[in-house]
Amino acid sequence: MAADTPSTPADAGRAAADRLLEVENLQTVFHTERETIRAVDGVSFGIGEGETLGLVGESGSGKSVTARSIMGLVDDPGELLPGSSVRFDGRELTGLSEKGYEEVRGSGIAMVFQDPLSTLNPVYTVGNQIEEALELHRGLSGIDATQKAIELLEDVGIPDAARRVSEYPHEFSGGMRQRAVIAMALACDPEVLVCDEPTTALDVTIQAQILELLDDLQDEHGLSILFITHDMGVIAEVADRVAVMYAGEVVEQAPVETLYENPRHPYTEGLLRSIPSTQLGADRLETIEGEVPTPNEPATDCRFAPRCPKAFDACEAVHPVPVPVEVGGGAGVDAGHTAACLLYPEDEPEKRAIDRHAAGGEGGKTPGTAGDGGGDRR
Ligand SMILES: Nc1ncnc2c1ncn2[C@@H]1O[C@H](COP(=O)(O)OP(=O)(O)OP(=O)(O)O)[C@@H](O)[C@H]1O
Ligand code: NI
Repeated sequence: MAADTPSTPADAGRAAADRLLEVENLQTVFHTERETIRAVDGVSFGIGEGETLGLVGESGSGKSVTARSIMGLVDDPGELLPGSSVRFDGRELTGLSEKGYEEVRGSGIAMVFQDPLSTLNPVYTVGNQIEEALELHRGLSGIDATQKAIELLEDVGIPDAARRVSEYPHEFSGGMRQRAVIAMALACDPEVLVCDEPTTALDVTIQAQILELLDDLQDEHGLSILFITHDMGVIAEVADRVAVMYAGEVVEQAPVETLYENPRHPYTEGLLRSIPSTQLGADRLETIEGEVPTPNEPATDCRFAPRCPKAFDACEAVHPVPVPVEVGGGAGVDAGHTAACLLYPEDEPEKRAIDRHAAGGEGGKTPGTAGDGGGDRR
């Protein structure tokens, strides 16, 4: 870890940051021949130390692009629009050079993808690959690196690690491969782990084991985790707080118990009804009809309105932004609970609530978005 952290005013910013990872007004677009796809459109959330934020939403809602944007992995034809901010430990990451991002990925934020085979190289042993990461990020080599690689494999629950360290990825089962990938991620001793559907490709039993492993590792290392999935059942298992994404936006955010007991956004309500779970007493899987739209213009309406059972006229004319579900942020169970829906704040007169959304959340919005986006109500 070649630390060349400047001990300049940046440290002041660090003290001010109450969240280890802070994403603010993130906008990531892809320029195609015909249009500009607004894959992530004004997303904000924060993750505290040792906390797990679950990011959930249907396919195409922008979860993976959010993750890649944080990691500095958005390539041409994609870009982050001005006004986007990702701060890690008080330090702004957007605009970093590739070298700067490599450093962050090497020591601060590591990522685990859905398919372990996309991370593991088939022609090298699992040990070689972990050792390479150890050499790159911790300056270990030779027997020290091998020893540490074995330790890491043990940490992630691979039995007989001393022998398996010299096996190839194809000799590992799917679950073991994902464990090995997690070991690789840990090789750089990260503070934040970004997991993009890390268990989706695994069968249910193995999935549960990996979730348990992540939980243990979090306790041991004090890791902060961004956990991405489209599975509300998995979110309930892993998350402390949840952000629900729809068509590039976060439409609801709340502590996990609150979200399940008291979902407020009609989209979240729909998602929860679609959990194929006996505990909810549902014997039939209910899904939300229709599909997630692919946004290619700044929103002037509610993107969920066409599928929303509660939509009313204003939903087509005003773009809802995240607001507290109750004025003043709510107390008790509703603290820290926001929804981007014209029905909220719930205890505010409808007209006032709608004006609040039209005004971009009434000062709650970040500078840099002021120009367009909100207004233009009919
Ligand atoms: N390289 C790219 N070029 C153009 N469009 C892209 C690119 N990558 C992603 N997109 C678009 O961005 C949108 C969001 O994609 P993203 O992969 O983030 O969705 P997701 O929520 O992760 O879905 P899933 O659950 O299927 O993984 C989609 O409409 C997708 O087509
Ligand atoms: Ni994805």
